[in-house]
Amino acid sequence: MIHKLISNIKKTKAPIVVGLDPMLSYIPEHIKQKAFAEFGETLEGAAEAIWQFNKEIVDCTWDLIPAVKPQIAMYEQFGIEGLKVYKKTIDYCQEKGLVVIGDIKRGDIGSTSAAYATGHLGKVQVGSKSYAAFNEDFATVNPYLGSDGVKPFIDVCKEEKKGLFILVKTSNPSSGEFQDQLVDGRPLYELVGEKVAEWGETCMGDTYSYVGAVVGATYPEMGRVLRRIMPKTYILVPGYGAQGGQGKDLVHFFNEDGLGAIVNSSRGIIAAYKQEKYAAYGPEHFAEASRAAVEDMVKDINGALENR
Ligand SMILES: O=C(O)c1cc(=O)[nH]c(=O)n1[C@@H]1O[C@H](COP(=O)(O)O)[C@@H](O)[C@H]1O
Repeated sequence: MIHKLISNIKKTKAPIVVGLDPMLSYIPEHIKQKAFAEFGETLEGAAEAIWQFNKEIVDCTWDLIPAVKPQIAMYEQFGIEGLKVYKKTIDYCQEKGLVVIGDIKRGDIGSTSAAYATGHLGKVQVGSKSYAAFNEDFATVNPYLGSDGVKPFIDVCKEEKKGLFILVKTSNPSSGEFQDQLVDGRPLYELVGEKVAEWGETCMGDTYSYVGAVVGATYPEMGRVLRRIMPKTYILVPGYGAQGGQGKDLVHFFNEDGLGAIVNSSRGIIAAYKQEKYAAYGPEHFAEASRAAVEDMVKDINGALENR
């Protein structure tokens, strides 16, 4: 899958991911009203609204982008109906040729991690049959339970040729509370970065490993250090746009080959029509506003890379 991700990035010349993190409050009234008229103000109604919203955004942006990242929490809050739309979104995006990064942030003791890995990236055995239940291409993993929580994911990736993005330094304001703690004089996130590079050595694609890392756009100086510590690791960089990250902060996340990083924006793209800059599109044309926001994001990042 790292091959497909890199080939999609080269084809679109867009090192970005659209985060499909739909909150009901981002969904225009006309979509919600239609879904509620059919299913009532129910979990099914909410799920239908999310599906229609996602579909229109994907239909309007798929040709410009290499990948999407649905965040499972946004679907899970609506229970089973939400999870059905999570799966429907994965399938639809894959049909369009997009790489799907399931933002599931899992990590548990070994046996439990193995079940998560099977459900999301692998195949579950039922008698004589086996099923790829969610079938994302990549998944995000929290490594802070240690190697035995990560290894089952790596094993499944090796079998299925899928990939991971492992949290190293997260974008949120309090990420330093634990991640920046010094251990023998070095911040913990650096030690985790070294471990990710080591795990990655066992799962190499051509030039990059299919074990990637997550490093927040909001910490560009740490990104520069981590790029050096993990030279063959693809870095997923969330925190662009709504959390304050900009193209000029991100150049050091990339290698000299112009590859090595993929930048996520969720609210900044899917709720673009709510921003003053794209307000002229109006709620009826929300997906076109998302397309314009994708184009602007790509220009911002590629412009910064050209001028470095
Ligand atoms: O793993 C992630 O994707 C992630 C890691 C991190 O450090 N920070 C972070 O914001 N994310 C996710 O990236 C997305 C950011 O959303 P926006 O702030 O709306 O662009 C959300 O789905 C977060 O869960």
